[in-house]
Amino acid sequence: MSDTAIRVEGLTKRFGDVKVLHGVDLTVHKGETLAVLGPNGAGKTTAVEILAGLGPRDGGEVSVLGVDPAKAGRAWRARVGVVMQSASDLATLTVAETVRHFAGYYPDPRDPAEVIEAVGLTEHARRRVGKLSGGQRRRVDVALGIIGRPELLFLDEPTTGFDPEARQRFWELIRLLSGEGTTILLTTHYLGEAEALADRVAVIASGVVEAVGTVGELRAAAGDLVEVTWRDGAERTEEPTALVTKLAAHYGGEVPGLNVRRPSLEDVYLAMIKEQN
Ligand SMILES: Nc1ncnc2c1ncn2[C@@H]1O[C@H](COP(=O)(O)OP(=O)(O)OP(=O)(O)O)[C@@H](O)[C@H]1O
Repeated sequence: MSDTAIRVEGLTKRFGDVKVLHGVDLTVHKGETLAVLGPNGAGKTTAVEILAGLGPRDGGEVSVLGVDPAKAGRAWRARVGVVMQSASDLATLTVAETVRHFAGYYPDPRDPAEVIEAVGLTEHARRRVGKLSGGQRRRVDVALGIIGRPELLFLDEPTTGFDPEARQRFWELIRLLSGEGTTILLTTHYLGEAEALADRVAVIASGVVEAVGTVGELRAAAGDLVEVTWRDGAERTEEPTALVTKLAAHYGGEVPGLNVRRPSLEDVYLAMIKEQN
């Protein structure tokens, strides 16, 4: 069996005269969590919709779990979970009714009560979805995305509107699903989320994949200069230990106000996007 969950080659998409995807190439391995980053309007949602079989493409080759999503049928859909940006609209049903209703669509669903617990909605299970807060409704979306026990899960900005505790809880859930072998592709604007969850990160800008790799690889590609600051100066260097040793000798011991910082994914990402503009 192939160890590739998603293979995309030369994917293009336009809306009217506007070309949104210019030839996206991407491979997602089975069992990995890939985070897709990119500025507003970069084409992330458009790409995810195409991969999830929710929208047509104009060109390129796309294979998702060995199937072209544009031609996929019910059996394929049952293997794929999708959480897009639009919140659930079954507003008149309760949380428990909604999750049970969706469970009925799948051949081997998870237990609805367990899923409701996993997204932290047990105490709201009997409330109508329409009466929930934005972040709580988003958790219903996540519940519906995982109820069918998907092999592959697409999450488009899943934690937008989550409070910090809900986000931490969601991360635990994603780690759990990943531990069970689920392949996960998520888009996010929270770089900490990508750092916390993703095996690899892909950056989409201007309709192409600008960079893809582990956080360490992206950092190395950006030069991996460590920022050393101290009371009397600041320097970026590839050899922070040598610099700190020199400073310690200079000050005869403790270096006043010493701070040594490796670039975060956010630093690397912002530098990459700046180069683009
Ligand atoms: N149905 C549509 N009709 C016309 N243009 C569209 C449509 N859907 C998306 N677009 C345009 O395609 C471009 C890419 O949008 P997309 O939603 O894929 O970006 P994104 O990277 O997900 O952005 P964000 O981070 O803001 O969610 C945008 O310029 C958007 O205006």
